[in-house]
Amino acid sequence: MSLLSIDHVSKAFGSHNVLSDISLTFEEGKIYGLLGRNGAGKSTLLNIITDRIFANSGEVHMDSENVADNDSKLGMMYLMSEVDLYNDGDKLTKIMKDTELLYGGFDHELAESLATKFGLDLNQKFGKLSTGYNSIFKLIVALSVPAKFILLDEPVLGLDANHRELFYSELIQTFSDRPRTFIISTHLIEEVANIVSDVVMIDMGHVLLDQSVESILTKNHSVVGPSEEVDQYTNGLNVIGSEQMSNLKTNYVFGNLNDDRPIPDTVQVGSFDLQKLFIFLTNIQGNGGSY
Ligand SMILES: Nc1ncnc2c1ncn2[C@@H]1O[C@H](COP(=O)(O)OP(=O)(O)OP(=O)(O)O)[C@@H](O)[C@H]1O
Repeated sequence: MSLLSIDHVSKAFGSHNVLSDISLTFEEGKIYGLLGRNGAGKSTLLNIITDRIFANSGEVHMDSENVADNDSKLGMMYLMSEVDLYNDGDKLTKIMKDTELLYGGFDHELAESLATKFGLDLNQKFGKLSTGYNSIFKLIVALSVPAKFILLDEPVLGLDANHRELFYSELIQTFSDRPRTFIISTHLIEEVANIVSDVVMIDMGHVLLDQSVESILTKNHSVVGPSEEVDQYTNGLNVIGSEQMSNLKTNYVFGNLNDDRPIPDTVQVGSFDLQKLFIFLTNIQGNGGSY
């Protein structure tokens, strides 16, 4: 099992600190959602991991080896991003063959089957693809390379709803056929909530949250009822957000409830989703902490 570890990585552009002392570990065989608000530094982090840009300090290791300038380790990672690395004049079939040479393998059968499902003609030239099909082709390449760590930066940019659904179901299929690690940076939290096994949230240059979805969902509690009772019941708990509708209040708690405290009859406790958690945690001003 390979491990990808980000050790104390910091990055600034001029005087703008984008990443401050980030440390994370990505394990093999998991699907990570990398979440953060616009400009949080997600793309910067993915580019540093794959050695496309340099960190000001800190290192990225795969299985304890520094990946910088390390072709064998970099060959175990593939980054799909908005940036086009291919020549406009090249046919898609040629790009696939070139990728095979670079990565020492390529699942042509999978690529052809995905191309058929997405309605993509592989005999076209790369530069002729529409925005959506440009993303689709790069996704097909990402799923077909033999890399152990596949990093997808906004993978469904420009894809219509049907193609996004198709992509998510193909991602799950290929993951179950050949488990490897996916790190998916996206703003479409609701769409990936059922796919990712782990979530990393970055905010203001720091890791805000780094937990499994399973563990997160056990900590998300919505407490609804008359304002006074709700506030009384959640007093001292980690309330990360509130909503009020006339006399009915909802307090959103991230963390343990107090088992010693009886829930009043007028109060109902339920759960809430990942997107709400993201909004509340990233809205807390000056939240430099981590959960
Ligand atoms: N080459 C660069 N030169 C100067 N600033 C940069 C450069 N690349 C990124 N930045 C800045 O770094 C910050 C983080 O950018 P990044 O693209 O990593 O964020 P992101 O989380 O991927 O954002 P989004 O979700 O909006 O795509 C932004 O403020 C951006 O303007």
